[in-house]
Amino acid sequence: MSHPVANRRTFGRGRWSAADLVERKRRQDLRISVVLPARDEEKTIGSIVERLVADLVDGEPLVDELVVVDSDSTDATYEVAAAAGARVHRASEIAPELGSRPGKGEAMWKSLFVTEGDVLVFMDADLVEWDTDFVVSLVGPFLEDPAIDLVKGFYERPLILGDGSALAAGRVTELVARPVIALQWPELSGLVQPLAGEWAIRRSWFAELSVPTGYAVELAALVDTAAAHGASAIAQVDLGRREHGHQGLHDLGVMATQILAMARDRARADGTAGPETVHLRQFAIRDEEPVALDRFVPVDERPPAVTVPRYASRDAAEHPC
Ligand SMILES: O=c1ccn([C@@H]2O[C@H](COP(=O)(O)OP(=O)(O)O[C@H]3O[C@H](CO)[C@@H](O)[C@H](O)[C@H]3O)[C@@H](O)[C@H]2O)c(=O)[nH]1
Ligand SMILES: O=C(O)[C@H](O)COP(=O)(O)O
Repeated sequence: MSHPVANRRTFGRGRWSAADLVERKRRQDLRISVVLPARDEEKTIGSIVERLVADLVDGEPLVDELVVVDSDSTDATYEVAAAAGARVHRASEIAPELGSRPGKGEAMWKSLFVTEGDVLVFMDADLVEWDTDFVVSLVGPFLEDPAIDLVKGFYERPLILGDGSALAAGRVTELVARPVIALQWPELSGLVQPLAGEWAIRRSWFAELSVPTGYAVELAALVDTAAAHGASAIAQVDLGRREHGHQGLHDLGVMATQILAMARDRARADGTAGPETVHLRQFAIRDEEPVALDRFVPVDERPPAVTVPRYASRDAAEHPC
């Protein structure tokens, strides 16, 4: 069976060098923003920013701006990222008149209001094994093919336990994302890592999208891009190997709920959204008795930024013509 995404738009590793892309970027007059949404990542954010600055800002100048959006951190993420050389914004302080919601998607949506780049490259801020070449590979397809709107990373992703043994990683990917893709969006089934936090999108297109405030932001962007422009507007690139922090199963239940709520909303024939919060009941065993753990999971979305007057006026002012 052939998959358009896998067959026609999958790029291997090392296809582009940073120097090559800097030259193409200059010729095409494109600007690149790297955005790291970060909540309580003081342990990892410093070295990620330092390495990106060294290789792709001070080294080959592929990255025009490096922005950390601090997503309600209670640790020193803000200070560590700033000291390492990033421009840091607190999500809650960006366009404060628009209010503040919790979540990764919220931080990414808000980044539209404080960045300038024509291509936005997103990366997780909890990476422990990764390479600055991730950014090079995520940018490459845009500079090669103007028909590409979104580029998704994929990688080998082991989950190494304390005793050195390994588990199958990508638990939400395997148990929620792939099944829902198989049921509702088989045209996306060629994507190796549909939930990867390492991906890039044209600003002009991201600003047209409704953006879930939580963890459904990745899958929603894929689904909406394929629906509007076809799966061939999506490319995927091999990033090699990546290791990151891992959430516990109960927190992954929240992520799964957000993804399923997005799928439910996209399937509603009348285009309306369901309730903005889902009551998720989980259980723990305490003193040999089950104890209910009630979570109220936000599943709301931000409207396309282009419909927000502040974004529209910002856009018109900065890109006259
Ligand atoms: O409210 C939040 C929660 C997370 N993050 C940041 O988002 C990134 C990824 O979060 P994480 O909790 O590590 O996500 P994973 O469990 O690894 O989830 C994977 O799958 C998710 C669903 O597609 C993606 O959003 C993630 O990027 C991807 O790594 C990290 O930099 C976090 O600090 C925020 O900025 N705000
Ligand atoms: O991408 C996923 O499926 C979730 O982030 C969980 O990943 P993990 O099982 O590697 O922690």
